[in-house]
Amino acid sequence: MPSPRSSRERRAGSGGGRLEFLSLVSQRSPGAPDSPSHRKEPGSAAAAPLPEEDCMKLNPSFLGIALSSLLAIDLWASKRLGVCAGEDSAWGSARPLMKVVEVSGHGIPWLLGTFYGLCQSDSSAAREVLLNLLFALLLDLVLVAVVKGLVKRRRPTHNKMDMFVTISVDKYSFPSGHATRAALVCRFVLRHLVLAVPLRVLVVLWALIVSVSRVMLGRHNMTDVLFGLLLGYALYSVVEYCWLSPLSAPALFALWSH
Ligand SMILES: CC(C)=CCC/C(C)=C/COP(=O)(O)O
Repeated sequence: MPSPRSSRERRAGSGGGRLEFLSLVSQRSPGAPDSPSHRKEPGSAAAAPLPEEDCMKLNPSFLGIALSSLLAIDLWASKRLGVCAGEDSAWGSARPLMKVVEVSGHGIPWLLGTFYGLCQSDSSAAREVLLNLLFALLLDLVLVAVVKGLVKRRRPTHNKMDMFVTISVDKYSFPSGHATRAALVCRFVLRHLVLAVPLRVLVVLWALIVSVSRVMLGRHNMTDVLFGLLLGYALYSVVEYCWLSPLSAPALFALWSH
């Protein structure tokens, strides 16, 4: 009867006459080429882990999928809501009215109107408010131009580029300059003009109508307008933080005192 042999002895005898050595050193250091953890056994279930960057490529992040889905919904919904994008669109007959709304939120009437008011103002309170409104409108123009130039998102394909006075970055649509201005002016006017409640409601309605009209005219996607509203709202806080007063900017106020 054959005597029971140790596994080491059996292994040594299974090589067809060749000896296979199992060094203690390779057993103890897992990085060594002969170590069991380093060797790949054909058909073994324990495969070497993939580098992290390969895993990232194979598994697109949840955020990436959520963003692409949001953009797809945005493009689809904005196209459907662009009911005044052309004369032959579903609400094409309302296009001239929408273009009047567009001019009411344009930068030029607001800049000229504020400048004129500043020249005509006869109280220091009016001068202070109008000078800050002028500063806010200029800051808004610069900020929107910078973001448009950085993001470079094209206007929707169904937009007809027949807008009243544009600058070069206005071929881009993110964010909507009309929406930022509407939110900024709305917050500014509600804070610094003493108005009766119906007029305050009208100011808010005007800002909303200007914003919605951007999508209806086909000028923007919805995300351009939503971001624009947020940006304009936030910009007002910056303006209030940097508020110009006869104390903080005496030279500027000296220019306008008669
Ligand atoms: C030329 C001046 C002083 C302002 C340009 C105003 C303008 C055309 C903004 C674009 O608005 P949207 O981004 O909402 O289309």
